[in-house]
Amino acid sequence: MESIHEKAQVLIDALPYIRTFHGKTFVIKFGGGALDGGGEESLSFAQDLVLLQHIGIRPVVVHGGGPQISSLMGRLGMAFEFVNGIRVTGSDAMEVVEMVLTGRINREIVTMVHRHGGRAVGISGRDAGFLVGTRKVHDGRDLGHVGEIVSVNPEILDLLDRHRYIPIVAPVGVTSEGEALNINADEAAAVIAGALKAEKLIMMTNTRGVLDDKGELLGSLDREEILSLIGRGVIAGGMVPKMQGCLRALAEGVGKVHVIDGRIAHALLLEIFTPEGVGTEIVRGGGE
Ligand SMILES: Nc1ncnc2c1ncn2[C@@H]1O[C@H](COP(=O)(O)OP(=O)(O)O)[C@@H](O)[C@H]1O
Ligand SMILES: CC(=O)N[C@@H](CCC(=O)OP(=O)(O)O)C(=O)O
Repeated sequence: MESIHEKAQVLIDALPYIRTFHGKTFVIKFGGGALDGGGEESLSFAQDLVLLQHIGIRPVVVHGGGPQISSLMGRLGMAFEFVNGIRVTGSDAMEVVEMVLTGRINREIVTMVHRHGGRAVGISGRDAGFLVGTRKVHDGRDLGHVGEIVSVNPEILDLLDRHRYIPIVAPVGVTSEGEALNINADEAAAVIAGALKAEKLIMMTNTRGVLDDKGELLGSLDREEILSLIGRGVIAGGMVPKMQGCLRALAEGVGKVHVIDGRIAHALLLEIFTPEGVGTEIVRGGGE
């Protein structure tokens, strides 16, 4: 953005979107890979959140922290293992997971929002019975304290929204007996977006969006195309649970899903307020 004319044009172009999205809920998942410990890009993300709230959008942030958990486990001399992108979580690992997600990353994001004049409250799924779940069993294998969400109680979010606080959610759930559960952050964001019937679910990650087999960005995808790309192995690794979350959110009534690069400054605003966007948008297939 160079001249005042260009800046004005950006604002003029954004006006119809601002009207459309007024009062709507956007669930924004900020992945651990996109969070670099408070660098410029992370700060621009916090700035964008504050701006979205100012113009009447209701942002709900769900953050990850997988790389940061692995890093601390490594420093503590603990081995870690993933099964299909899900961390096998014994009791010691659960202690580290909660320490990093709720104790560190959640605090960092709240602080970043405050540095930009916003008001944020950090919660985990353990607060106010927000995310209640059960232990997940994967292909008959016990994964320890890994959770699957059974119910979302949005009361705490309504309360925060009424007082104009941005909720920052750590993906830790709780069983009905009070045991902590480690929930994949993509899954948590998708389930929360579905429960809130959010207008948008925006996945901020560490790649430009979903890429094809030549590494080119795919601007728009529907369910059939995603299933085909997974089948051909073009979508792999951590992108598979992300896509499953995106499809689940759409099936549960979320308007549209976006996968964007959280390392790009102001990626959130560019995706929401420009017709071309910067990442991949995922839409319902024709006829649905
Ligand atoms: N087709 C694809 N397009 C983009 N990324 C892909 C694709 N297939 C696999 N990936 C991998 O998925 C990663 C994103 O998932 P993940 O690391 O779990 O992110 P996050 O921490 O944000 O949840 C990318 O960095 C990339 O290595
Ligand atoms: C069960 C499970 O795998 N939980 C994840 C939670 C964090 C997460 O999902 O973080 P990203 O979004 O940064 O990957 C984990 O332990 O790594």
